[in-house]
Amino acid sequence: MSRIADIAAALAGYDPKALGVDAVQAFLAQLAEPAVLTQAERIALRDALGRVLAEDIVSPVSVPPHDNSAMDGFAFDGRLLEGLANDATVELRVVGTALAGAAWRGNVGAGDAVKIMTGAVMPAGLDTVIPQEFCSVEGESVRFPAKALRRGDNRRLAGEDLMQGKPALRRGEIISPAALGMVASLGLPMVPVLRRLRVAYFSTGDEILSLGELPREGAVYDSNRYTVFGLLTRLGCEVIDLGLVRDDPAALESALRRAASEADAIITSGGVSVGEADHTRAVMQRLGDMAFWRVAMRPGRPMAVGLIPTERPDRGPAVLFGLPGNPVAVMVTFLAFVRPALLRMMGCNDACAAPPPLLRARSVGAIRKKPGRTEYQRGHVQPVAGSLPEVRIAGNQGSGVLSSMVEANGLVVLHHDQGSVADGDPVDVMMFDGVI
Ligand SMILES: Nc1nc2c(c(=O)[nH]1)N[C@H]1C(S)=C(S)[C@@H](COP(=O)(O)OP(=O)(O)OC[C@H]3O[C@@H](n4cnc5c(N)ncnc54)[C@H](O)[C@@H]3O)O[C@H]1N2
Ligand code: MOO
Repeated sequence: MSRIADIAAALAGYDPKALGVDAVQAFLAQLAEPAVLTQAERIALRDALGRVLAEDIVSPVSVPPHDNSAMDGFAFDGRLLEGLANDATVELRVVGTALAGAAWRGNVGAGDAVKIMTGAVMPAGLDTVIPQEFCSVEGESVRFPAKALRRGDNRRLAGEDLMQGKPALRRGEIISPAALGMVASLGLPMVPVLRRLRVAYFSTGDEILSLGELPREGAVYDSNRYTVFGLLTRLGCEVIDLGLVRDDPAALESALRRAASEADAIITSGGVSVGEADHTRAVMQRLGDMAFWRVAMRPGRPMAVGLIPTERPDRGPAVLFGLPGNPVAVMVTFLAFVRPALLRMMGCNDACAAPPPLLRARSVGAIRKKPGRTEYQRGHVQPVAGSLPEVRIAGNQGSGVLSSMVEANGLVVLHHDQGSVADGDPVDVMMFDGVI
């Protein structure tokens, strides 16, 4: 049995002519095997932004390494505060100054304080810091109201950020700006990352023009290759642009074979519906283990997925995502299906491959919708002080209309069983920020 047939057989109620979005996602989670990538490389920290961590990073040190002060002020033994009346004034003798960067090594007696700077190591035996703005200083003595603080205040404990010997980052995380800083705080200049996922893509169709070609009647410029390039680049993939492929079986076959030999995944656009002149489906079917779907969604109804074998011994089959030709359908199917599958193939762990949380926003205006399919409408979300944000449907929702995709900052997700939305009803929005 083919792999595609195996997965289909295991999926309850699988019907390629009427698949819900959830079923497609479940199918692809099986197809896109995690850890296609096993080769790790050690690279300089700065270059690791957006890459997938290949191993857990265990803290070689504690951060911060010592108890230290969170404020500029005076450090003292907080036991002094125990039993004091709320209106009591504390008076202490200042016996030295602890600066950040070097430990202060004087002796502290009962009733003594040490002037201390933010980040300076807490002198032995002292556990509390009174910020200087609460203090009055006269000569060697400092006074402050007891009610201004409690024992242990304004002291940062050694290891409160990261504890030596504990995992600081887990394998399968995408390295974010915060993670870059955290790795640096451990003193590590290099990080182990998985190699980038290689994704080849091409557009199909005789009516499509490449940039630089002269316009001709009935033809449109190839926009899909540029949106796919942008989406893959944002995801951190290595992209292989195989250009525009004519609707000719030999050209399609050679493009698919080349893509499978060079890439882990392949994305095509166009030719997956039922048009008469399209050879794309037939060639895909001949070369690979394929499924052709009609998904209960809008836009993005026709879609093909499969495995294209390669003769290279070092590589399994490439996963093929045959996306519909309409430019907005390409982006929507990418976000709903391809992106989560590629994240798994990139080696992301479950948390990191999980879909981004949906934002709840109030719809400005009614939206017509039939239950029984998932609809993704381009919307523009705006914050509203003290209330849920508002979302307005952005422009013409035709699946060829990219201008409304540019105008939008998210997709309103109208779920499978959901019906029409009334003006002011809350809806779910997949925000673009951080995703594309
Ligand atoms: N009888 C039916 N017709 C169609 C159906 C259907 O179910 N029954 N589905 C419609 C839907 S939904 C879509 S989406 C399209 C998908 O068809 P294909 O994947 O075969 O795509 P094409 O026909 O090649 O192109 C569709 C549309 O998109 C334009 N296009 C294609 N590639 C590009 C590109 N690289 N850059 C810019 N624009 C592109 C193309 O010119 C067409 O206008 O089928 C419907 N029809
Ligand atoms: O997938 Mo098609 O876009 O829905 O027009």
